[in-house]
Amino acid sequence: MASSEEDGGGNGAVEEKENGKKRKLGALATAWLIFYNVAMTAGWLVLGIAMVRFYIQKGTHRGLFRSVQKTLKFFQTFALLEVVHCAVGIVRTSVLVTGVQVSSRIFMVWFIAHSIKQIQNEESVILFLVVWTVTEITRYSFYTFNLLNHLPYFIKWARYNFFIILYPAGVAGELLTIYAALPYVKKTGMFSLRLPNKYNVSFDYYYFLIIVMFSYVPLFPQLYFHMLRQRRRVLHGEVIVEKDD
Ligand SMILES: CCCCCCCCCCCCC[C@@H](O)CC(=O)SCCNC(=O)CCNC(=O)[C@H](O)C(C)(C)COP(=O)(O)OP(=O)(O)OC[C@H]1O[C@@H](n2cnc3c(N)ncnc32)[C@H](O)[C@@H]1OP(=O)(O)O
Repeated sequence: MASSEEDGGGNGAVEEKENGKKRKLGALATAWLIFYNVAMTAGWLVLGIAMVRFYIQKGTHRGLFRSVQKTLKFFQTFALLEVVHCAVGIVRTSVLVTGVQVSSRIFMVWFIAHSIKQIQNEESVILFLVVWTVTEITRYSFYTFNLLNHLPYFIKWARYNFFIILYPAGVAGELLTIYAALPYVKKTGMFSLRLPNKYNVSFDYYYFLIIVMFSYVPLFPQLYFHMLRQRRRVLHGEVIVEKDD
């Protein structure tokens, strides 16, 4: 079943709602977003298939992160463009909300999972990997079909329902992984700067990680409630007035 809620321009442009009015997205911006979303859907699909194949062949999750890490790093880092999309205004989303979401993922990939090899085989790593993969395949295919004005209802439904379970599950995976990393960070003193040094500053990555874990408490509910508002708007047609950043 396909729903065509937006009247797409026959000239290759797409119209988006802004303050209740329609906003025209240029043909170039539309083409770029379609390319971006197709590439991201494909990337996360490749990652998902690689994970399933790995598990079927090896019968264990040990070594899974190592085997998929290149694809994961590439596509998750590529998601930084989402902040640019919001900043330049081709996507009607908050820079702040997107920035928190993307930076926390980049942080998990590069500064936790990539940097601390000892935790790569933790079950919690597999938990957030699986959750991110299901989320992103759904999310990017939603954006793609939406831009093409042929959005199957089940994709729309999945985009605005899966997160209810997947968001807390992903957060649990991320927090458990950071928690598992703490002893190694403490033992090695990695990414830390002790006094005295020529800059006369000290930084302790161990305590930084504890602060990051606590920062989920105020930040995660904001993302979750943002998604619940989007859900009411998209699935139930409620008009929601969002505050500016
Ligand atoms: C340096 C250390 C930093 C440490 C920070 C620590 C803080 C940590 C707290 C945060 C925890 C996050 C944990 C997280 O990683 C866990 C997970 O992700 S688990 C998996 C479940 N997650 C999800 O389901 C959410 C996934 N993310 C998102 O959906 C988005 O990133 C988000 C920004 C949260 C919300 O997106 P958005 O507001 O854009 O919602 P919509 O999808 O409804 O889109 C709104 C409109 O914009 C259009 N849009 C958006 N993007 C595109 C695109 N790429 N192409 C085309 N169009 C796009 C969309 O169609 C909507 O348009 P319209 O209004 O016209 O319908």
